Amino acid sequence: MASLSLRFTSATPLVPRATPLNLRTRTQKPLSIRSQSAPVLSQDELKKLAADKAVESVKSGMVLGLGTGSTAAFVVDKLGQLLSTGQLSNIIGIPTSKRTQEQAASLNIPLSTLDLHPHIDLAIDGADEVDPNLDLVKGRGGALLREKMVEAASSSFIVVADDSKLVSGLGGSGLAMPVEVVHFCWKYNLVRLQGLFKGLGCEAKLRIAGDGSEKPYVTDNGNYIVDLYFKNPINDGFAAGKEISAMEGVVEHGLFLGMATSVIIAGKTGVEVMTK
Ligand SMILES: O=C(CO)[C@H](O)[C@H](O)COP(=O)(O)O
Repeated sequence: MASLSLRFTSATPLVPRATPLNLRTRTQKPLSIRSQSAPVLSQDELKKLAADKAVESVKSGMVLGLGTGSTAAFVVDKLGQLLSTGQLSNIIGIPTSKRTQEQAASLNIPLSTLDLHPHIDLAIDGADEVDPNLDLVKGRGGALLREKMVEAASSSFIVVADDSKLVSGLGGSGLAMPVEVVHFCWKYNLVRLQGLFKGLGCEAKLRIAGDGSEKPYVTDNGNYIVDLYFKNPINDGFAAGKEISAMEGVVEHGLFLGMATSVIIAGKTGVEVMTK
């Protein structure tokens, strides 16, 4: 687990006792996996552990925000499984992307929209970066706009991630902080975004589709994404977010500030629940 000064809380065991990975609550000390000769878990197994723990908060009858990405996909899988075995009923999912919509539909999860269900009980989603204040960078999966709309409409928002996502300051992972922009004169905005964060050694790049072509990546909303790469972390996320949003042609940015209710992190030493 990264050596950040975080506050962890957890009231209940996080996974069944038989699970080889030892669990940590606020008062329990984790045992070393090595000393138990337990297998080292893969990143996907860690994501699944975090996802399964988050789904414990889901109750029948809830309206749920369904996140996007590889970790959120484990959440959707688990929901589908619980529905199919009758352990959950009457949930309604509000998907944050076409991908998630397709996955949820394939698992027979009833779906709706924010228009029809403007009040969501609980959203569960992954993140690209999590800082000690539970502020996030999201959107490397390209779904930041719908994610932000759905998660802002949720009474609770649980983030699920493996411990590679922990950072001491947002932008500090050296990976992309996405900004969704209209495609009209995207270069103009790319240059302006890079200029805005010149002091942080920011490099801005248009996201490419990644399908072998050099075509731009197009979001579910028909927009482009400018990815910002920082040499130094962002000091004041709120100020940064405000300045980005003030730019004409910017649709949304990947800073999710003050939105997460809790973050479930799975790492080599256990699963931890971070709350403010
Ligand atoms: O914001 C997102 C998609 O827009 C994802 O939640 C984020 O990129 C994390 O993805 P993963 O769980 O695959 O690491």
